[in-house]
Amino acid sequence: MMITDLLASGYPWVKFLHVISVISWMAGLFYLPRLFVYHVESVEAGSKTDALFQVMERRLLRAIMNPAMIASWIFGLALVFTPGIVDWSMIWPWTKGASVLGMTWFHMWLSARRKEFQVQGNRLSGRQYRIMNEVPTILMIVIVASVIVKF
Ligand code: HEM
Repeated sequence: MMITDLLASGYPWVKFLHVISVISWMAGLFYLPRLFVYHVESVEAGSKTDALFQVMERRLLRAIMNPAMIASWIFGLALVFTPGIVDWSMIWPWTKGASVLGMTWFHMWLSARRKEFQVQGNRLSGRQYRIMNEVPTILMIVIVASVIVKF
């Protein structure tokens, strides 16, 4: 049996696992910048609450977001290699691909900001985190339009 036959027969279940993974990933991508806003605007550096926020931010990344991102990529790439699913002559695989790279960059950016809080202290304002909070929203709109409308 060819790997492509295996991917074709598993297609609905792989897509099911892909959607579960992306929902979990997106939950963190929306919530972590919100946590940073509260952390910057309402928490005194070095306080007990500061320590609590750092724990919440680290666990959200390590326990939810990193595994969910890896699972989204694995199941998403499995869908890419499933015969007959992606037609590269269309526009949607490119808009989806670019947005998914953007989402991955945003994840890395958040991860670097979390380390900053822990190591040298935060540099950004609440307003800057609020603005960055729009990035995953815009990318999500492009991704869902791409996979559902398939222009
Ligand atoms: C991490 C890298 C990703 C890759 C390589 C990838 C790739 C794919 C592919 C090839 C499909 C199959 C389309 C089809 O069956 O017609 C798909 C489906 C889907 N993807 Fe992704 N994806 C990724 C991330 C994401 C993200 C971040 C989201 C959400 C914001 C997302 C949402 C969806 C949804 C909702 C579907 C199901 C569409 C349907 O019902 O046909 N994906 N993905």
